Amino acid sequence: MENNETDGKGVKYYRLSEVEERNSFKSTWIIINNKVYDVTKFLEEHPGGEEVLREQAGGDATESFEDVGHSTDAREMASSFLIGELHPDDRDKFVKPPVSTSAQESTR
Ligand code: HEM
Repeated sequence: MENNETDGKGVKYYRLSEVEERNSFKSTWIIINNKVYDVTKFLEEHPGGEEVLREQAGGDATESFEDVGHSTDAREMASSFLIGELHPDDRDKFVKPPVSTSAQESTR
């Protein structure tokens, strides 16, 4: 809101390696849709529990985040923990190309 997160300016980019280091309770960062969130202070308040966040710490939590079907409220809440974005060069590492080939694992 007062933070211009997608303006193209004022966006801080983090390398994947930097994010990966923030995987402790001292500092917990997660990636959702190529955005980097510092949820350190949120751990205890997360309605879904701190453990699930810890499990994703330092890595990409997009899938788990979406799987839960977080509310609009939750998404707005997330934006208050936004600290930057994943460096464009590191995004490919997460983008899973839509290979809808043979029967992959069925959704369960
Ligand atoms: C910044 C990131 C996140 C925020 C702000 C957030 C916020 C919330 C909020 C507000 C709820 C309550 C239900 C709702 O409003 O949808 C919730 C529930 C939940 N969250 Fe998150 N969440 C985040 C990330 C995650 C991640 C990465 C996971 C999984 C690894 C996760 C797992 C869950 C689960 C399992 C629940 C359901 C708890 C229940 O219904 O008992 N959340 N979250």
